[in-house]
Amino acid sequence: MSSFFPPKSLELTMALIKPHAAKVPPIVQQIKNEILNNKFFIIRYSRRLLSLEDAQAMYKEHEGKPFYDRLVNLMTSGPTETFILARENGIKRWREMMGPTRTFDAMFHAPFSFRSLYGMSNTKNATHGS
Ligand SMILES: Nc1ncnc2c1ncn2[C@@H]1O[C@H](COP(=O)(O)OP(=O)(O)OP(=O)(O)O)[C@@H](O)[C@H]1O
Repeated sequence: MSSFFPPKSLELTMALIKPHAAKVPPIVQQIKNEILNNKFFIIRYSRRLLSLEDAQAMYKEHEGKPFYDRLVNLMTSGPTETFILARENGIKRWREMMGPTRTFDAMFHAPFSFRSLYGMSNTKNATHGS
């Protein structure tokens, strides 16, 4: 009977597929499958193009770093797939599913993570979480 009710301490997290991965339908489908396989509730979903202001606000903490302009350009280069997800320990689980920030670290330390499988560089690392 208890399985009909959601767990008590759901955490919300924003999960985003970055434009270079969002333009490849099999990657999007695979990530959506993993979201469901990992028992996340999808609270909101949208496919949308971020404005320059959205991207700058999202990565404000990195302003001035060498990769900042490249990152903002990437994030505004095409539509993103954005999910608001809920799950017990959802923030930690989504970060585990993404893998380490740097694609080559991800390949080495978390070979089945999204960033290992779909990352193309340290900036084009497939997914974001917050
Ligand atoms: N050394 C780097 N070189 C190039 N791009 C980088 C580098 N470090 C971070 N980035 C880019 O900036 C984003 C934000 O970096 P942050 O350190 O906040 O990592 P994160 O929390 O794992 O990533 P995100 O905020 O996208 O979920 C990374 O996802 C990546 O696209």
